Amino acid sequence: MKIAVLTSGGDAPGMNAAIRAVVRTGIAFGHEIFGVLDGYRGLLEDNFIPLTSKDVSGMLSAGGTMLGTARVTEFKEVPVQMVAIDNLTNRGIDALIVIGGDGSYRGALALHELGFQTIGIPGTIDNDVYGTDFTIGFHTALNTIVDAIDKLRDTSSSHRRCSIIEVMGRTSGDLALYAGICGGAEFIITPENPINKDKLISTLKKHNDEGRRHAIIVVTEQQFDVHKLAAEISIKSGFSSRATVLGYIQRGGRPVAEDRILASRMGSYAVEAIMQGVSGECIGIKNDKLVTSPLADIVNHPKERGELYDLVQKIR
Ligand SMILES: Nc1ncnc2c1ncn2[C@@H]1O[C@H](COP(=O)(O)OP(=O)(O)OP(=O)(O)O)[C@@H](O)[C@H]1O
Ligand SMILES: O=P(O)(O)OC[C@H]1O[C@](O)(CO)[C@@H](O)[C@@H]1O
Ligand SMILES: [Mg+2]
Repeated sequence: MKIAVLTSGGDAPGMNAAIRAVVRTGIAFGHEIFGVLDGYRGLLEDNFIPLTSKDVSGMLSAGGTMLGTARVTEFKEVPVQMVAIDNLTNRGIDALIVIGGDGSYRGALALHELGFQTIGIPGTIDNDVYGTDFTIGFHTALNTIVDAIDKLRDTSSSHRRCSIIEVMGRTSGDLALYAGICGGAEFIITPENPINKDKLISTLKKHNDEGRRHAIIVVTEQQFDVHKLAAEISIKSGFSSRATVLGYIQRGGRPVAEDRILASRMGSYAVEAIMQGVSGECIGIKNDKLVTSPLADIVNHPKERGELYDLVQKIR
């Protein structure tokens, strides 16, 4: 078979490890593997490269994505998707593996529905994909955030400050939740667990009155203007407060061991699924077992709210 692979949406550490597993497994089974450059953009511009085992050497530990990625708004339109199918079929490609998040899965589903064999691998730091316990890249971003919280705690307690750390995740609070638990945050504010601002400030005032030396607040992006929140906390709670927006630092870097293993397992499994004729499905991991689920179900469900959301209430 001729199998193509692309990465789409935000890059995530471990995407390269997944590409490597697709290439090495595919070649081991006698298939030809092609990389599509810059996500769906490469499908539209007919930008493909052949990939050999040697081409993916050193990729297990490399951050970012060697194929490039993109957000391609026009890919939502059927005539545009048809151009992609024409380019794939003109090259004699039999199947496509899409590594990306929930948005990329919608593109993959569209190609499947137009009759092209397509499957998805979850690659996003957001961990917002239904049907898988973890997405590739989540653990690396999490470790980066925890490291940042540890550092911010040092400087916060030295100055008797309240530190607000804004992390990514879009509509998913998993990065903030897991990092807040690992970093011992006093407050974790996520879309799933929003917080009343007045209550937050009155609790901080109480902590300050008790003589506590620091407070850490981890918040998912787009919940607050964190700099304004820091200014308000400084005026009303007695703590001086500063906000740190972690930004793209948390999306880069070498994948941690969990992501290398997850990506290797999923990449390899995706090739085996393709060989069995699977299409319109995506790979997931559930209780450490690889599974496949229909893309049509996955894109229509919000990610399950894990039990850590309850734990945080108990150990605060
Ligand atoms: N409804 C859709 N139909 C077809 N293609 C889509 C659709 N939604 C998104 N896509 C394609 O997938 C790309 C990536 O989607 P999106 O920007 O949501 O990122 P993602 O895959 O969810 O990853 P992340 O959230 O980690 O950045 C889009 O730029 C677009 O090309
Ligand atoms: O690179 P961009 O388009 O600014 O993407 C930012 C978004 O991508 C993500 O990092 C996921 O990749 C989200 O958490 C964030 O909202
Ligand atoms: Mg997404």
